[in-house]
Amino acid sequence: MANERLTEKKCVPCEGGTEPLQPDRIEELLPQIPGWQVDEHHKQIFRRFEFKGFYKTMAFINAMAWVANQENHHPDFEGGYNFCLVHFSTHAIDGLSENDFICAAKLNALLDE
Ligand SMILES: C[C@H](O)[C@H](O)[C@H]1CNC2=NC(N)=NC(=O)C2=N1
Repeated sequence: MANERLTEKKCVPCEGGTEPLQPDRIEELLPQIPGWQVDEHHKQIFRRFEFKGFYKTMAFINAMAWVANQENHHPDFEGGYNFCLVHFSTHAIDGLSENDFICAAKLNALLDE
């Protein structure tokens, strides 16, 4: 679907039984989430965000927690003084679902880029 917009979608609960996204679908969605990369096994997407100092980093992490709570889909992340490295994967299917891309798009939308 060429005109679908990830930022306008909502995550849907994923309980297993659904197929992980295949490489062609992943390539189709990636242009909507600039800055994100997919790991070599197509099991997770990740992006390193950088900020000007600890307060801005923590503001992002708190906003990310708000998005995750809204969507009931949660990132793994590590953070420090001026960075946050975020990973999304769908644990229930040990791979990527559209939920991962929706959350990534909503994190990108938090930033002035
Ligand atoms: C019922 C609910 O959708 C699941 O427990 C959610 C919660 N958050 C989740 N987050 C992530 N990243 N992967 C999951 O499979 C997942 N499962």
